[in-house]
Amino acid sequence: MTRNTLLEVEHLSMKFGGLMAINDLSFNAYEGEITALIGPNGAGKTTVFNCITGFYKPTMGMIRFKHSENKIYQLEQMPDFRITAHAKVARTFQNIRLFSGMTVLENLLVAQHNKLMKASGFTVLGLVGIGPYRKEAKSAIELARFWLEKANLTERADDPAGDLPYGAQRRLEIARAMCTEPRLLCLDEPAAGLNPRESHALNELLRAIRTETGTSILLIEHDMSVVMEISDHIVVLEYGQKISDGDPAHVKSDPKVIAAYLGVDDEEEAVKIVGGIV
Ligand SMILES: Nc1ncnc2c1ncn2[C@@H]1O[C@H](COP(=O)(O)OP(=O)(O)OP(=O)(O)O)[C@@H](O)[C@H]1O
Repeated sequence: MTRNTLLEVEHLSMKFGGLMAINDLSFNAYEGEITALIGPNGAGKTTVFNCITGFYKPTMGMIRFKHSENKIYQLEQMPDFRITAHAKVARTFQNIRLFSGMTVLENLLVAQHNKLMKASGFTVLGLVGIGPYRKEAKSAIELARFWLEKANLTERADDPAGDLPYGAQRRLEIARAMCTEPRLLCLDEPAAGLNPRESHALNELLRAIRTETGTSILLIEHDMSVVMEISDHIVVLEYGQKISDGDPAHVKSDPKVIAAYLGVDDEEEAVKIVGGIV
């Protein structure tokens, strides 16, 4: 099966003073796939996300995002709000950033604010008329309902987001990002702090996103049970450089990855240790 490249990161480097957080990194993410970015603490994963989503301007390198062969965005040259609005890249953060005083449903509708304002023609008359705004408002509610159901939050729709259990808040954040109808969804440690049941519900939601919308996902995650279970493709970083790239089976048995995770310099030694454990 041919894979269409969605994201091409080429020779990306990011320097903070004397620290090379990302060092000549190249990798691809493909349409409709879940790509995981993994690596030990401080490997540079969040910095890569920040470069892709325009929070940082990379020191060097290119980030190409292809909607089609004719429509390619150079993300490293775009401000963050354009990356969200035009290139359609959405993200969540390591710490939850919901509107906690608003209800679950309101959080999902607020995410569609841009689309609704555009339909109003940015006028009060547009809001009260029977034109495109009403149609968009209806479709916004339908989309919110769809993601409420996929995130298993329909029963909590009218509760303040801040009252939800932690795992449900994580799912709501993802549902909210999906209401912006992204081409690429970047998730920074979505399974952090979840119990096994919540982790399972998260996996289900991510699978539903892939199968039902075809949205591609770029995932930073430390929980290997989540990574190995749902990823199509894994890129491993250590000290800002790529040390492995392939499917879960390849990455899992790569001596360089095992050595990086065990903090052992000698790759043969690392493989022996893992062999002794499993
Ligand atoms: N704004 C910044 N200023 C200075 N140094 C930074 C900045 N952001 C990140 N770093 C440094 O860059 C390196 C990579 O950090 P980054 O947060 O990208 O790693 P990570 O792989 O996401 O780590 P973790 O898994 O712990 O979240 C670290 O040494 C970090 O201290």
